[in-house]
Amino acid sequence: AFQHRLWPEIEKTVKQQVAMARMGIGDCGSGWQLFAEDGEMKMYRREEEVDGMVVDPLKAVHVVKGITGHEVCHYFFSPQYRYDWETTLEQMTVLETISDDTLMFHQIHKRIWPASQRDVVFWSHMRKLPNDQDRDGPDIWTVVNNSTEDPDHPANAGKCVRIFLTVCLLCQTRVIPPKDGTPLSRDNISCKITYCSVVNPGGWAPASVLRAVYKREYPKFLKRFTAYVKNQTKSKPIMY
Ligand SMILES: CCCCCc1ccc(-c2ccc(S(=O)(=O)CCO)cc2)cc1[C@H]1C[C@H]1c1ccccn1
Repeated sequence: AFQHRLWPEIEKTVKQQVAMARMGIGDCGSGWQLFAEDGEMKMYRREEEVDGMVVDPLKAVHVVKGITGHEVCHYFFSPQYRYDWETTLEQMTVLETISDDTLMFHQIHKRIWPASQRDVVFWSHMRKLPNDQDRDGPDIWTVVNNSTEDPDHPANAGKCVRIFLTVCLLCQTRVIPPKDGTPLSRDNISCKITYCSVVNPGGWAPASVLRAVYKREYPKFLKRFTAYVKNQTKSKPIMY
C-alpha cells in the first residue's frame, strides 16, 4: 500500500504505546498513585514535570460489561460521534484522511479558567492486534492518538496554546459462553479497557490548576465515554 510520510512514526508509536499499556501498574514502588476509583474504574497518575510544567502520565483501567473492544475503539476513533461524548471539545476538524483507519485531527478545547484556551493537532490510528497471549482468545483493539505538526495549523499562531499529547486506548474483549449452549448475548461479553495518556499543556499553567483539571476531567471523560458506547450498542448486533 502507498506509504504515507507518517507511516513509520505511526508504526513505531503504536508498538511502543501498546507495550506500555499492557504493562501493569506494578507495585506502588513504580510511582503510580491511585487518584480516582469508581466501581470497576481505577485511575492512576505519576507526578512528572518537564521544564517546570506538569505532564503527569495517566493510566486508567476499567472493565465494562456488554460491549466489545472493537465497539469501544470504533466509537472513540470515529469523528462523527465525538461531540456526543467529548464534553471539553469546542471544535474538531478532520485535517486529512490518511487511510480508513488513520485520520489527522485539529481540536480546540473549551477554555478552562484561569488557563488560556488549548488546541491540539494529532494523528489517530485504529488497529486490531493479534492476541499473542491467548491464541484463540478474542482480538485486542487499540486506538493511538499522537500529536503531530500541520503546516496549515502552526502551533500558537492564533488565540490557543498548542498542547502535545500521546494517548493509547487498549481494549481486550472477554467472552464467557453460556453453559446451556444458547447463542451469545451482550450478557456474556465484557471489555477490559486501558486508557493511557500524557498531555503536555504547552504554555505554562499552574501545577495546582492542571492537577485539579485532570482529577476532575479524566474520571468524568472515561465514565461518560463508556456509558455512551453501552447506550449506542445495547440494541445493535455485537461487533466483535
Ligand atoms: C488547562 C488545561 C490544559 C489541557 C486542556 C486539555 C486539552 C486536551 C485534552 C484531551 C485531548 C484529547 C484527548 S483524546 O483522548 O485523544 C480523545 C479525543 O478528544 C483527551 C484529552 C485534555 C485537556 C484537559 C482538560 C482535561 C481533559 C482530560 C480528559 C478529557 C478531557 N479533558
